[in-house]
Amino acid sequence: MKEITGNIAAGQNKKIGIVVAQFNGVVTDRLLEGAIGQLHKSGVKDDNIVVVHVPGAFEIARTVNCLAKSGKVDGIIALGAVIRGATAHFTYVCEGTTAQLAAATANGKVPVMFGVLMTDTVEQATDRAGGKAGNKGAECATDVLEVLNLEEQINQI
Ligand SMILES: Nc1c(NC[C@H](O)[C@H](O)[C@H](O)CO)[nH]c(=O)[nH]c1=O
Ligand SMILES: CC(=O)[C@@H](O)COP(=O)(O)O
Repeated sequence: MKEITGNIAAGQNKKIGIVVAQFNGVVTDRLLEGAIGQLHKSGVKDDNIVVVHVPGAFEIARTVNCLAKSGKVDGIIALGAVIRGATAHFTYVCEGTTAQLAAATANGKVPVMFGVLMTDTVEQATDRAGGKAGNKGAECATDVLEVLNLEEQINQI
């Protein structure tokens, strides 16, 4: 029986794209810092990281698809912070963004990590952007390297 688990430490030569929403930038800046810092810790060279800033979460998927089709990156991290307001807009931004990114990672050329926070309060978001609940950006950094390595192993079966 062959069992495959991705090796995060094998990220030295990987090219990673990060698409980050500017909306709620106080939170998304922290997510970005976490992602970049973890990529560096995992051996990804700074020259092999490209960061694309988009207006809001709803714009992330289109840019992810554009970056994936470019062939310039091996994997992508999508970062954002959608925080509930007074109207139904939250629901539709979350639903649309989630559906589009799920399709992008399932059907696209490269794996896409879902680092878009969707919270009821600012506190919940800050807790997950370097606070007491960790940093979703850093989590996505290790996740993308793990997925890339396991897919390499699959291709060598
Ligand atoms: N309310 C939030 C938004 N709203 C903006 C949308 O994402 C989009 O940019 C706009 O509707 C134009 O298409 N975006 C977030 O990232 N976070 C929010 O809390
Ligand atoms: C997630 C949103 O779009 C939301 O922050 C917008 O706030 P509101 O629903 O009060 O317009």
